[in-house]
Amino acid sequence: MSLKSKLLASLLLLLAVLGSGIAFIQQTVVIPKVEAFEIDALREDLERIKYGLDRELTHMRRMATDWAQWDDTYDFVVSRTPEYVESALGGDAMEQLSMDMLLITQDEKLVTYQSTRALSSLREPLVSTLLRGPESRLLNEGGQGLIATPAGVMLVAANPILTTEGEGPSRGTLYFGQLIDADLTKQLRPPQIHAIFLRLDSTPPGPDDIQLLPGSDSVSKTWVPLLNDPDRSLQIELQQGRPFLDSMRAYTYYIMGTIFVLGILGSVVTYVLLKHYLLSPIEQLQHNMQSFSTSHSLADIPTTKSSDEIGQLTRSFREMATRISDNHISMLHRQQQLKEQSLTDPLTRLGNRRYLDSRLQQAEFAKKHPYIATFSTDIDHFKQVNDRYGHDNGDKVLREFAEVLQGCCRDDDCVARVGGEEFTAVCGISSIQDASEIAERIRVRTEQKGFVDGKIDLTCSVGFIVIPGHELDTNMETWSRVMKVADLALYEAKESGRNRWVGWRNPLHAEKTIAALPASAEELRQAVQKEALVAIN
Ligand SMILES: Nc1nc2c(ncn2[C@@H]2O[C@H](COP(=O)(O)OP(=O)(O)OP(=O)(O)O)[C@@H](O)[C@H]2O)c(=O)[nH]1
Repeated sequence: MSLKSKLLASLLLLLAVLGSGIAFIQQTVVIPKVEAFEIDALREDLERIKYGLDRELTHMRRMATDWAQWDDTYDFVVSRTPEYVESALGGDAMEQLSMDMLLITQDEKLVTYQSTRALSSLREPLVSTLLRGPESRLLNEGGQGLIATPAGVMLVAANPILTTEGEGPSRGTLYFGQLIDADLTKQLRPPQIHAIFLRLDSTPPGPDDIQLLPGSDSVSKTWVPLLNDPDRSLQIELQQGRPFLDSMRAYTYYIMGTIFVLGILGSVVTYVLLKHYLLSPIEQLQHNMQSFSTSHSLADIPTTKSSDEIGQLTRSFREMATRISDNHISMLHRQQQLKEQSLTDPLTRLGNRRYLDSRLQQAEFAKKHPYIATFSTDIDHFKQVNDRYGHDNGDKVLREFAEVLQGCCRDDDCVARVGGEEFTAVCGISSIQDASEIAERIRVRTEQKGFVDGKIDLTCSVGFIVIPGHELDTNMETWSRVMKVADLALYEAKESGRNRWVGWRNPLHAEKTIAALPASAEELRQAVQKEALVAIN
């Protein structure tokens, strides 16, 4: 995986961690907090409804007090004058009072019952409900409360009938009653609530029940006790939306979106900066190192002025590469030297046997000449030079003889010292005659040389063989046979008196000389007898 891929993967991982972190915080911290807040707010809404009911009851109670401590009411209970009913309670008095019922009792007996038209038919059950028990509780508990009636739950306020000064004895009790109907419910409903239900519930009052539904709705319920029925209650149910959650979600998505966009922008900027300051220089350095590893050229590692770690790394690498390059150059130089040394005779600076072999194995060498003459030569009685003039002078003689030999050959001929005082020259020639001329040149120049500043006169013997160039190949076995014959020719020259040359060639009609080459003096003799080899004169 490349550095670039790793960097991209890291940035994507960072974004994923960021997104997951935000979602985790939303789920574990923000939403629970919002829900707790919502529950508090819903509880407050329920309390507000209850407070609305209380306020309405207080208002009714105040009205009941006014009416019950009114002298006309007092007189009415005492004298039962029908004028009171006509003047105070007649017509649409109930509608004007916004009450559903007015009841006056005395000694638990009905004095008068006034109601809206809707409740007129329920006179008996309502009166009996009120007279059956709640009266004392009603008065004990402040003169107001909720009562279950056959018509539904009713807000009831009561006050003893007294004089205007509030003096007794009480002549009875005055009740105001108001059914919890659609109008009252509407009046109690706060504006943000979708739906409100106030209904008689067949269970006793219990703790508030607040449910936050998965969507965007909530249902909250509370129960208010009834004065006349402990086993039942007034259930208040509110259905409404969850504006806090919606706002929180909207804000969270806004924040998440913003963080995500900023994260992407940050990642892009980070990627661009890291690519510019880190990845590209590293890639460049890697590319340079690869190029250097194949070329060993310092040009592949440009200099840098950057002072950061990558700049320092590049400089360190350049220093290391400089040392490697220097070592490489000196190693190549040394290799070349060793190669030259391994192919050069240290005394005469001519090529040695290995040099001769490597030259002869080159395909072009023989092929580009019509004939190849292979000479084998050495100095006559060289042992005596060492014996008489010393080994150092013997060495000098060998060096000077090497120069003579080189001077008799062309530059592209192959001249080598193959043994102590034995030399081989392989020369490309265009006619057989050239070979005898070279041999004679070697002989004459040696004879005339005057070795070691003219102090030593010497002669040499030369043996050679001429082979058509096209017959020779790069096989060393072939060349060994050729050189062997040249050695035999040299031997012949020595045997026949020294300071002379002996050379052979193939008969002109022979197609293959190489195959017929002799391997010993005996074979040579036979080859000459059979005219497989012809002496050159
Ligand atoms: N100074 C010196 N002498 C060498 C070197 N290599 C070989 N020799 C001597 O060369 C001499 C060769 O002697 P021989 O092989 O008997 O032949 P020769 O004396 O030249 O006699 P012919 O070749 O038969 O004429 C030996 O004495 C070797 O010690 C060398 O590198 N330096």
